[in-house]
Amino acid sequence: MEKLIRKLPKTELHLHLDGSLRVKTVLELAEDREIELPTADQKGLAEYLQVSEDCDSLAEYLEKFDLPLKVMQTEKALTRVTYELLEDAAWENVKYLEIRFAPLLLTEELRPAEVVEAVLAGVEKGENKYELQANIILCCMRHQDPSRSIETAQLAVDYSDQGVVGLDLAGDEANFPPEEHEEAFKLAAGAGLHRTVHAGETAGAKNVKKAIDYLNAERIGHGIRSKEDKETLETIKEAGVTLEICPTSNLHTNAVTDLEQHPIREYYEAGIPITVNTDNRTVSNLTLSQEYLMLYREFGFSLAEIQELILSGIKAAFISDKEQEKLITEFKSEFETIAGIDNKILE
Ligand SMILES: O=c1[nH]cnc2c1ncn2[C@@H]1O[C@H](CO)[C@@H](O)[C@H]1O
Ligand SMILES: [Zn+2]
Repeated sequence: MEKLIRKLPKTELHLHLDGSLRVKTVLELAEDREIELPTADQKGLAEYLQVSEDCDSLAEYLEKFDLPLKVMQTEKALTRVTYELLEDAAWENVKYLEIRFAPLLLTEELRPAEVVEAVLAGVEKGENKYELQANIILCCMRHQDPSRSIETAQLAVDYSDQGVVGLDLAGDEANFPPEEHEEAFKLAAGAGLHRTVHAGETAGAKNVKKAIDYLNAERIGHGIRSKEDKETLETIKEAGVTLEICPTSNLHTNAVTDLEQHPIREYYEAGIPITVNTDNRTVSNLTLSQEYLMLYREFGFSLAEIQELILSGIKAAFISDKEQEKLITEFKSEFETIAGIDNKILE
């Protein structure tokens, strides 16, 4: 089953660049720029970059981004880590990918526009080498002043014809509410950019409703606590919002105490559109295939249901209807071929 899942064409919509660097690359980039590492041993560094088992909050989990952000501050580094992420995604047949990061956290040496251009160069390089398409989402950070979010939104608008497709709000949800960033999201929407917002991850359902009502979110990052409020669930359904679910990440940020508590199956049964994502591949030491395998093993998602979840990712992708239709046709035909070949593995 593991092999089969890896072969399936996939989409990933919720993936942070700075949480998904290869350990070896972090080592090399730190060496290049003489950045001090907690350990020079690759195994030790892998452990350092991963979330620890006793991590008990999102705020603590977010400390894992300090070192990757330090080593990513040059054009060369940004292009490299982006390219490598496309390569890692292509290895497990991810065919459509949306990569997110906060450009304003990467300006120790570069101007924000240079940051975006360096990432876009990595995307282009990866797309030329592998058969996959990637788009970019820029993250506003909730702990920063709302004016910084407006700056991020303007940057996204400036690059909207070059592969930046959306705006996100990320960071410590429990301590910073979404509505303060309303203006940035208005700016994005006005210019035709898509919107997704981290909400209902480590704070309550009301944040999901606020993200939809104030920030005009089309997708919600996580949103797992939506079920705490009936009105929020109704708003999600009415607005046709998709939840970007990242089950392992939720376990790691302590948003759920154990997997049995995770509402993914409940939302799926209730007909709420959901997609499956890793969130942060390095921090969670995870691939998308492993995440689907976990859903198969622990939540009883069948192969047919996994395929349906994958197609939900296309339907919620920040691309045109025409591009979505094209991908759906391609995926369906690939599903058939793969299922044909591997019929014996299917239980
Ligand atoms: O699960 C998450 N919830 C909220 N914020 C996150 C999560 N994962 C990463 N980031 C934040 O998003 C920034 C841009 O990529 C990262 O630097 C991290 O601070
Ligand atoms: Zn996230």
